[in-house]
Amino acid sequence: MTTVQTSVYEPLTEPKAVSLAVRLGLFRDGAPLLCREIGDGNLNLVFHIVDQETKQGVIIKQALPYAKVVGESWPLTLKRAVIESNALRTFASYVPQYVPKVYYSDESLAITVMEDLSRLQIARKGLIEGKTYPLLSQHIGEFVAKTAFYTSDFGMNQQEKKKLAQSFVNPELCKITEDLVFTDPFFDHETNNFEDELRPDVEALWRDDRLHLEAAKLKRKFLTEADVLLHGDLHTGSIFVSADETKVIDPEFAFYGPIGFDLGQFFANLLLNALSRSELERQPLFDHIDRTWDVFASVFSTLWRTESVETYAATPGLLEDVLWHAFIDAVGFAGCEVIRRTIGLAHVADLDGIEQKEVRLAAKRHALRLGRRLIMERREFTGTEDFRRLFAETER
Ligand SMILES: Nc1ncnc2c1ncn2[C@@H]1O[C@H](COP(=O)(O)OP(=O)(O)O)[C@@H](O)[C@H]1O
Ligand SMILES: CSC[C@H]1O[C@H](OP(=O)(O)O)[C@H](O)[C@@H]1O
Repeated sequence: MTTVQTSVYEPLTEPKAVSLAVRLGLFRDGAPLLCREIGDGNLNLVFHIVDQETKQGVIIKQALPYAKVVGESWPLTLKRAVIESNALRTFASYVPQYVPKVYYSDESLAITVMEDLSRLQIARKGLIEGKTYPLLSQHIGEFVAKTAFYTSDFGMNQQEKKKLAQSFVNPELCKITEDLVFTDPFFDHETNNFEDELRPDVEALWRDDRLHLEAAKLKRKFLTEADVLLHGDLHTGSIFVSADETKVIDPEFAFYGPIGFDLGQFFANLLLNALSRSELERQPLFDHIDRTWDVFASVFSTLWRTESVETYAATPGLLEDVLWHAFIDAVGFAGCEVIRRTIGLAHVADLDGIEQKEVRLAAKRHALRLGRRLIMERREFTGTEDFRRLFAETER
């Protein structure tokens, strides 16, 4: 992987980001450059630099030595920038159509310079506005299938896979997910954040020993199954989209983990959007879940049958077993994500943006019931239509 080390770390400002872009020769001499810091995520700075004449732009993303959402009291490794640029490059070797181009990265400065995707819209924002994006699920299904297969022991040399997995060991970012997704929301932890009115519902989760056992099994999978290279945080805020294009960004949580995790995060964030919509407007979200799974299963199966490097791939029943576990794990992971986005540290605008308090609280109570049953009943799922059934059964 070609990441260079040039300078001593310092957080960029808008003028410094411009100077860096000029120094890197990203723009023609004398170009009138405009720079804005546009980061709206929880962790990093994102500088958008545009040549005002040609309208061509680049993005410089820089990690801060702490989590931006909390502040300097939560130190966080700068190495996540290297993970992010390397993950984007690795994904680009399999699915270049679904990730931004990386132009340059610098480990010391913790920066990734990449393609400006401002022509597209962040999927979460568009979905909140009621847009549907007909190709979103086809593209994400293919993205997950190809990146999962080609980074697995079935799609690449098994010795090379171990080396690749080593280069994506990402303990600090994984710890965030272990805590914020799999642990804190299930206990009375200081990171949790929810409206007082939800306390009885939340305390019921904290007392639920059966739920704790199932959440623990899912967390154990996340901790121990180094199966495929994951994006690691594949929510709808990590996806740029339009009617015909899809680009996955922000893989700083990338690591080798269980195959169902990215699918589960994506399903959950579609469900979180469905929870914010009236009944009549939910169908496109469920259709996206169906199509994501169908495309994933079909592309993954074709690659398995035609390109596998593992002798046992042809063993009758093995592919079906892999797909089945990927699916029920994804259902359980989705349940954890729905719960943590409702009562944990990092919320989503889909639910928090519901203006009427009673409607918002009803949607959040629905989310907690849905999330719990996704976790508890994942093994009874026979297909993606069960998401619709469970969503309806948990409405009241
Ligand atoms: N390649 C890009 N092109 C245009 N805008 C981008 C690009 N990458 C990030 N952004 C903008 O910056 C925001 C935060 O980026 P993100 O990678 O999600 O940061 P964080 O890691 O802090 O969550 C995105 O929501 C988007 O608005
Ligand atoms: C303190 S990190 C919280 C939360 O933020 C990350 O998302 P993003 O980088 O897209 O803003 C990730 O989901 C973490 O769990």
